[in-house]
Amino acid sequence: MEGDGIQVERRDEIAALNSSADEVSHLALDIGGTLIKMVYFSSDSDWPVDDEGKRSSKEKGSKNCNFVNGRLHFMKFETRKINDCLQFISSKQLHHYGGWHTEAPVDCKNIIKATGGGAFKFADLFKEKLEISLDKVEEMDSLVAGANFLLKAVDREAFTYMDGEKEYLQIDHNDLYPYLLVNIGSGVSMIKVDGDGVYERVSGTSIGGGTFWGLGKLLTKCKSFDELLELSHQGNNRVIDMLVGDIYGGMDYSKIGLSSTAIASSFGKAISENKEIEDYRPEDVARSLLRMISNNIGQISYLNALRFGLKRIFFGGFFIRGHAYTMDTIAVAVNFWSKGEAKAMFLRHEGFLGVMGAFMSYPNNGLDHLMSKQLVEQLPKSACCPKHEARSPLLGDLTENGSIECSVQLCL
Ligand SMILES: Nc1ncnc2c1ncn2[C@@H]1O[C@H](COP(=O)(O)OP(=O)(O)O)[C@@H](O)[C@H]1O
Ligand SMILES: CC(C)(COP(=O)(O)O)[C@@H](O)C(=O)NCCC(=O)O
Repeated sequence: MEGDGIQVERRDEIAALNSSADEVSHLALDIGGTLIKMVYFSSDSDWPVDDEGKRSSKEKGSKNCNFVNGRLHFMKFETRKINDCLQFISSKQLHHYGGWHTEAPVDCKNIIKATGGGAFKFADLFKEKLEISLDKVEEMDSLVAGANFLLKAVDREAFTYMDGEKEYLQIDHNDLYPYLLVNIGSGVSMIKVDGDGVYERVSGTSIGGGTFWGLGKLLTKCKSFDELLELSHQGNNRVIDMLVGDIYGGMDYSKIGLSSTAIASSFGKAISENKEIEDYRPEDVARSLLRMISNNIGQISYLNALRFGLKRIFFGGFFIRGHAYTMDTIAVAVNFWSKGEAKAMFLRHEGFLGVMGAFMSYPNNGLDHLMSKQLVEQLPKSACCPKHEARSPLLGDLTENGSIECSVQLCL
């Protein structure tokens, strides 16, 4: 049978699932250069099936649809450890639960929406190991769909960051476009977004998150990205960066608006000192590197915003990881270069934009609306919240694995 929402078909697995506490659907993947992002929905409790093994309605909505409460799960894995991801999917039997389609023939099961370059690169691996077919969703389409959805559906998804303070923003749905979306993954894509599905990738740079992690690993011998980020937290970039004051005898270069503490040349001090890499503290190296890359991205983003007259720049991608210093550097760069005209904004679900887009591409009509309603209803509707306010579970930044409550509409 068919309805307005996600369509459900009688299937052996569905009957089998009846015995398990959580029922899972809509597994989607974003397989990037560094990280694999995963989203899936699980209903809160078992969903009764009728005598024929079909799911029956707990609470019938119009057109034979069910409103199912549950959780949206967010996970990430390192792409170089893709077997961990395959293992997770297999152990949780997630691969049986892509979208549920009435008309999907039996041999079309195990079709999972996937975006990112890895949807091409690893298609054979998924087929071979789990008999999963990856239904590819274009990467930029996914990023834009995910960003638009989150900005509209999740209250206070976006926030500014300045001087150590977060300020959540209430986005006016009628005044969202145009904006510049800067996705800082392994590399960086800059996308001018003019509407739902209306966008142009206007620029990009290969100096992105992969550069920070790759160079940082070589220079500091860090074993994990989190370790590198933690090191940068404790470091002092002035030990290695050449500042305007180092060149101008401690003075500002006020004529061109540069203070003595502004970085004149990233890593520039290293040339004038008789030191090897071992003579620098890894903390300071990590800090300089993070500052150099964040500054550069902030500046290129601003230039592209200027190119198209865009005032708002949303930054996504897992490079940011909700890290205060990264956000501060990007925000200061945008503010500095635009003379306060453009604003850098960050997203709570920063790294999950692409996978959310892939998730949203499962054919349905009810999911978007219902999720929006659920997510928005659980958050206070103030236009702007006090700084440093206490967080509800839903307000936590989703930079790590986690889940959020929502409901989806499934139709029989
Ligand atoms: N746990 C982690 N392991 C590796 N890199 C991480 C991690 N967390 C954040 N990062 C950063 O995020 C970047 C990947 O961001 P992401 O948006 O997932 O891009 P991609 O789709 O290219 O994998 C990495 O290059 C690195 O800078
Ligand atoms: C090729 C990519 C779209 C892949 O996305 P990613 O896995 O980095 O998230 C991205 O790395 C990128 O936009 N690189 C910058 C290439 C350039 O414009 O120079």
